[in-house]
Amino acid sequence: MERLAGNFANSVRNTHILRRSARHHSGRPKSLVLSQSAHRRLSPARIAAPEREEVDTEERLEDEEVEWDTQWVNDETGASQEVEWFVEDDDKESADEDGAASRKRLPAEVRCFDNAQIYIKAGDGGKGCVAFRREKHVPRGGPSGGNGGNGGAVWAVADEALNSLTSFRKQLHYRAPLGTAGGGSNRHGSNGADLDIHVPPGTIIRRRDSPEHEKPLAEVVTAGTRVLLAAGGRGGRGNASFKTGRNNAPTLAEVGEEGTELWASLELKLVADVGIIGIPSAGKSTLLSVLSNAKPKIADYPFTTLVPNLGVCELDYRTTVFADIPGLLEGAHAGIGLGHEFLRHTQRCKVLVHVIDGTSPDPIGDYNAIRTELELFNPALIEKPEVIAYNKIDLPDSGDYIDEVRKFLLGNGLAEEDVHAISAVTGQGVLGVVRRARQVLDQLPQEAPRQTTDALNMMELPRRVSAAEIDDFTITADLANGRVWLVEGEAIARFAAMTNWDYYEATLRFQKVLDSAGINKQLRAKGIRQGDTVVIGETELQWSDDQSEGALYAAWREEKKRKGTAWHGSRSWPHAV
Ligand SMILES: Nc1nc2c(ncn2[C@@H]2O[C@H](COP(=O)(O)OP(=O)(O)OP(=O)(O)O)[C@@H](O)[C@H]2O)c(=O)[nH]1
Ligand SMILES: [Mg+2]
Repeated sequence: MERLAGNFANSVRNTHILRRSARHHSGRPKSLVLSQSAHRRLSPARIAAPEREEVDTEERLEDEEVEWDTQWVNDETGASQEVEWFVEDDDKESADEDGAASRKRLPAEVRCFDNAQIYIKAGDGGKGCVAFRREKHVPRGGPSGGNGGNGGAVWAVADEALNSLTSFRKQLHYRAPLGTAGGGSNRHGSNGADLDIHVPPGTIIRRRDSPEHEKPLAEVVTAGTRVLLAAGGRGGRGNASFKTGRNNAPTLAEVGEEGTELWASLELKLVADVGIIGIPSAGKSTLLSVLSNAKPKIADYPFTTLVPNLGVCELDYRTTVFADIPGLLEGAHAGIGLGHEFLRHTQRCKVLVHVIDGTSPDPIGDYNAIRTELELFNPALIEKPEVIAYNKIDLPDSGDYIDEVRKFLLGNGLAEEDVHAISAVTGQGVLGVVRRARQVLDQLPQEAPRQTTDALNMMELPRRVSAAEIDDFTITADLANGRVWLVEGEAIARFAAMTNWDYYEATLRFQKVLDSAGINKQLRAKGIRQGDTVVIGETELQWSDDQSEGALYAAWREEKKRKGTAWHGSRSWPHAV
């Protein structure tokens, strides 16, 4: 019978790296049983971090197209350090999911208000411990190494106190604490506390770079909802857990499982009852400022508002949330004039207040243009009830078209009570708009905020794969690239990841499992040869035809020596008495 003498390289995260190390193997003398090359951890920062380049020279400062940002990154040694990055707009564009050209010159506030990218890392599990009870008058006290604690998980919590994603501009990295290592005298490590990330209701959280069809991780709509983003790693078992009738002095322990790690993109869809829409400078922000407590920026140039403002209006002991959507231009549905950004916000509003600029030379044209943009973006938008605010009637030239506009609107299916002439500046007629909007809202069927995506929304930690599923695996060969065999299976991959190769017994146990799960048998049947590379999950091993336990031990020892890892024990430790 052959045995996969194994080795220990780990962290093969993609085939590119796999191929590199595979080439390395093939050049090495066959007499070595264990691979030496890839026992190298990839630093997490290198795995899936957005493609950002490091800042080098000052000349970058002069470049206007460069956005500056500060981030915490892990360097090679694992220590955190603060570095500055710049994001070239081109990079950003290609990395962005919708990548619309319109985003290119977005002011920074817009980008970060309803979109954010964050790094999430759940805590790793703590290591299990190998220890033996040593006490006076207690000979052969037995194994007493405790288990490592579980790593903390990362959750998203919908918090109604928030209404934007701006806080994610200040903090990008979210790490839950690790579980601590187990100790002697059967002391278990402590669990890492869970980390809650507070997001405003209406936030959708996806894996960054997730394919189109993949479900978002979470969509929180109601305040208080708590959804799992990343599960913490299980703590490794200590040697006390491996005690059996046959082996009452086991010298092995597991390492903790790694906590899930990901880059996530957050998207906020505003949850406003009423959206205020209209062409630029129609007076939308002015209207919001008089009907609510909001203090939006108001000025007599188009695109004063770049970020949708929310305002809460209290009338007759009822609160209504109004959103002042930035001005829409012709072509907004195609992303022109930041159109996509703004139209997205209108989707969740139940009622629209359409502000018409009474001083415009063509108010009907303006009105129709906006309606067309709404329809082209999403036909459901023009089905939403609309209240018209014909604005700026305090100005003399606003009267020119007022009757014509009214006639047109009434002919267009709007009711008399839906059309209001107002002056946002003096406040004339504004109350009528608010009352009507509230009335329309009340007439609508009451519905709880609904999810717009089929998000996973895991409310509990996932079920662990049980060890019994270890024989559920598939083997594929990639012989063109230096004879590599891929063994895929959740349970076996996890088992490999948690094996602490520093202990000889752990290596031996791993070999036994490969045998009993039938993996060795299948590999042989498929024609594996001496020196081939076998990849299980993120662990890389090298196949040896030499089946003896002696060869395995020699190989393990060779690897320890080369790596200079701590000598935790030997085949005959603790000494048999
Ligand atoms: N006289 C008069 N001026 C008004 C009225 N409403 C708004 N304005 C003026 O119109 C200009 C534009 O107003 P905003 O409220 O900033 O317009 P907006 O629709 O929010 O514009 P954007 O945010 O650029 O899309 C400002 O100078 C306001 O003072 C009104 O009822 N009467
Ligand atoms: Mg405005």
